[in-house]
Amino acid sequence: MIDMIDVKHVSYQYGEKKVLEDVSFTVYEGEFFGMLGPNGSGKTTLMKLMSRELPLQQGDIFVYGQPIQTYKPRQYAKLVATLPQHTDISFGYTVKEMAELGRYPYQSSLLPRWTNEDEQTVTEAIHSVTLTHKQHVRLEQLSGGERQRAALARSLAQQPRVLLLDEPTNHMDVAQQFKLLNLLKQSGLTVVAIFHDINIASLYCDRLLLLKDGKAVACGTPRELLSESMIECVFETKMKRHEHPVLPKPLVTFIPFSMPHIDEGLWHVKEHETMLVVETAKPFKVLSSALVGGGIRWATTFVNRHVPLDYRCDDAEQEMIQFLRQHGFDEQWTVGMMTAVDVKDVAFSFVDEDIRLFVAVTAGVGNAVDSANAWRRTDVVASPGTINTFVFIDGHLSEAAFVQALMTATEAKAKALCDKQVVDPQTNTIATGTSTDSIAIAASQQGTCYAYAGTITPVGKQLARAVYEATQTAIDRYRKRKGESR
Ligand SMILES: Nc1ncnc2c1ncn2[C@@H]1O[C@H](COP(=O)(O)OP(=O)(O)OP(=O)(O)O)[C@@H](O)[C@H]1O
Repeated sequence: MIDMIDVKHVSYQYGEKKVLEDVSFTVYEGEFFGMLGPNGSGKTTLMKLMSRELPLQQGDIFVYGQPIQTYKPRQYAKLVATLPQHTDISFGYTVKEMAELGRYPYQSSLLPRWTNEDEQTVTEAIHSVTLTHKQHVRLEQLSGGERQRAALARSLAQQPRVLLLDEPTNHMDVAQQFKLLNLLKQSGLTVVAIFHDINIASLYCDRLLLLKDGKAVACGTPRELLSESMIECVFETKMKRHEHPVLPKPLVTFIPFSMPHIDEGLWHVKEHETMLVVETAKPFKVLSSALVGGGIRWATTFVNRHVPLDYRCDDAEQEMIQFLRQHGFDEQWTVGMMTAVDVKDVAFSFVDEDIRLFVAVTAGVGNAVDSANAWRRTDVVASPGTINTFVFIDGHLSEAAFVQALMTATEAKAKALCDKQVVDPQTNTIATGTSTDSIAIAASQQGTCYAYAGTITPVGKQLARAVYEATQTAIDRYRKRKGESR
């Protein structure tokens, strides 16, 4: 890795006011380097020192190993271009004329000559910021975002090795932001950019510098830096770190307020002829395999809908969403499952001690499966879900606890099937579930924090017992209705 910019022990003050204190870091060639920090932390001042807009007072800055103050102005302009926070809009100029200013370092002061290369570079710069169609429009007739892009065209026309950008996506709509950042990312240039949006910085930057009160708090990759403690310390706001759902990038979500705590009447069960509905007084965080709302979401309505045994649908999810809408449920806040079982045979289990939880299970075991021998089975058509397990916990579950609760509940269900001697009809061995079971673990995310929910933990023990008992009762009811003896 080649050092492009070396900032060494830089301090700066405006009059008596110290705004940068002993800041050191290195930017490598080709890197997309982000600077983050609260308002007034010194980001712009640091950038102005790097661009030579402000003279160095203390410390050194090197570009390609050479102290920046030793470069001649034209020489430096060919190396480093700047896009300031507030573009000094040259009113009266068109977009093209603005971009042409970027060719200034390439013009001989004695004999200025506009070459084909100058023309082509300007055309390409305007094209890359998608302003070709407006190249003859005057800057004052452009929107804020378009002006910002016109200013960037000037910087690109400068053909620098380093681009210094102060909040480059200011005023831009989402699509333009990503277009611009993708362009910069693919340009191969060394980019140093100030960001206010931590998630955009995480998505695009190879490394980040965190500034607070004029000091460099940390420098590293987004994965290294975006820890909850670090961001909370720098920005003094509570936050949660999580993963981007598609890209291997960390994201942060701020938690500016908390939801009101509810003690009584947290969940209400409504038994209808064809569905079981549980409504919660506040949104619960849910991890589920449900047909509607599967994965992780917040929900206030939990529906277990009875469908006939021969139910078949090309798009069961859409059909279920239509069903939910017809019954006045908002699918955005609903976890919806289907079952071929008569929902009147639902079994509940409550725990209301130190730990408050509630389990609802519908169980039919017609298509019971022994998971250890499932590979021997030849059936491929999924019939509607049979054992549907809903677990509601009044407590705050960590993500690990959600997964452990899922494991605990599944183990308890399997044990219930074992003790009830439920047999896989195809393999004649004891079944562990059915071929289309579903489960939802829902937590109020208030009150007691449960870091874990395995069978060694108090919450896991109660949860396992509740699921085991409810599953057994649900199997008994199913068998009774079917007239089975066991
Ligand atoms: N020309 C100036 N004269 C005096 N003080 C200044 C001047 N420019 C900036 N400051 C002060 O220096 C401190 C750092 O400002 P700077 O603009 O570098 O911070 P920043 O991190 O870029 O802030 P922001 O996120 O709000 O853009 C602030 O307290 C600011 O008020």
